[in-house]
Amino acid sequence: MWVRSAGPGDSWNLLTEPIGYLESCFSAKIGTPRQPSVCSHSRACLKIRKSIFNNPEHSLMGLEEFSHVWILFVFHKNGHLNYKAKVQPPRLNGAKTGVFSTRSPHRPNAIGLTLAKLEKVEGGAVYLSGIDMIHGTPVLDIKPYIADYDSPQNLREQNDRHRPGAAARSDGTANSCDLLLPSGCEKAQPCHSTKEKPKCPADGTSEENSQKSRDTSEIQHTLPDGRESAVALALEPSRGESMDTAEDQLGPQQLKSFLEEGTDRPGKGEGALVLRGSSADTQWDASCRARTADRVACSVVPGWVKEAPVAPLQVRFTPHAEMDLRRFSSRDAGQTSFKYFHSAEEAKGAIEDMLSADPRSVYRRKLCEDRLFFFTVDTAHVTCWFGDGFAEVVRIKLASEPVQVADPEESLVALGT
Ligand SMILES: C[S@@+](CC[C@H](N)C(=O)[O-])C[C@H]1O[C@@H](n2cnc3c(N)ncnc32)[C@H](O)[C@@H]1O
Repeated sequence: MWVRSAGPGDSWNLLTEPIGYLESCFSAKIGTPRQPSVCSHSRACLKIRKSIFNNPEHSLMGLEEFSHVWILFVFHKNGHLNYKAKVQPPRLNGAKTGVFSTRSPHRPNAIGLTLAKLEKVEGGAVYLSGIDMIHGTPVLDIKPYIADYDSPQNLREQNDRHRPGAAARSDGTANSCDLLLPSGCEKAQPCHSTKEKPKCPADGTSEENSQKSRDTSEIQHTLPDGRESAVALALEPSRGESMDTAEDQLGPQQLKSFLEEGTDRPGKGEGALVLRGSSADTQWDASCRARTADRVACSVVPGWVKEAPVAPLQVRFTPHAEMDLRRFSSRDAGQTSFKYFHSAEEAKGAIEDMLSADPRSVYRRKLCEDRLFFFTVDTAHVTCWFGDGFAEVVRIKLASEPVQVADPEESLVALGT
């Protein structure tokens, strides 16, 4: 795949090659969760291609030490390649915002980013859950999730050290320390401004770098002409980075303990949380701290990200649908006929999770309220309809083959027809 990128007076192309194609429990875009957090039972498997690494299992060595991974992928089923500067995310319920302030699949480079739970690594395959990608999605990369690098909350202490007299922001945007305070708690001073670039530790080790060099030469050796420079270009920025982080001295297990200790350290990151407007030395009220401990994340987000356009829907199943589900699990002498779900209960729970989050587009929600809604998950083809504050599942059939819906609106069928 060619990814276009252009800078001022400069234009270059980067040739990428998927490291694998996702085997996912979702066969079509419709009904697939919008974010991985929606459905923790959604499962997938990624097998690293031998054309990328002769011994795929080598590339996954050590990954099993991590609980979560970032998956970078291509929205290959976007259907059209045009994209717009402003889009209408479902949570804005029809209002527009800039594409880069959203997670819309329709963007200049159709790259997706998902934080998935790592279930296990087996040979050259990675088993994931909590995913929002469809079957066949080309995956470009896997990276371990490291809270100390990837979560603003974990950068707070370090950041505050560099900004001892950090003042409240005057640009009107809300810092989540302010935004997420429960009522009754005083406003805390912002922990940091996102406009100030956090000082991050170098993200790699010398060993990692030399591994990268080895991998690069491996790729350069095996790939066709023209690919070599593109791959080298991709790795260029990490060469020669200074490697003075704690990980230099730690193995994977020790690194994990190190990160866990860092997260649990008493008092970590509390330095900036002093009351505004009260005596200078007043400490952050202990009860407020307890109530906000798991909610204070020092990042800035617009309010609409937190506010769903509709309350979670109540999900119910008609007696017919319940019977369908029972038939599913009693198929083949008591064996469940699901491929990804472990039981009918899990499938039911997943369907509830998906529908409770209202998977309909704004268009459907507003203009096609009375239409049946279909989606396929695992081997189940689910038919449901939506009413005021609820979704009702009316049929669950065995999907004979993965459903490919070219245009979601094409699958609309008037209720009762
Ligand atoms: C809103 S995107 C978010 C994906 C990712 N978490 C992100 O933020 O980049 C998720 C939606 O993309 C769609 N989708 C998933 N895989 C896709 C693919 N391979 N091609 C096109 N659309 C896809 C599904 O409809 C899913 O609900």
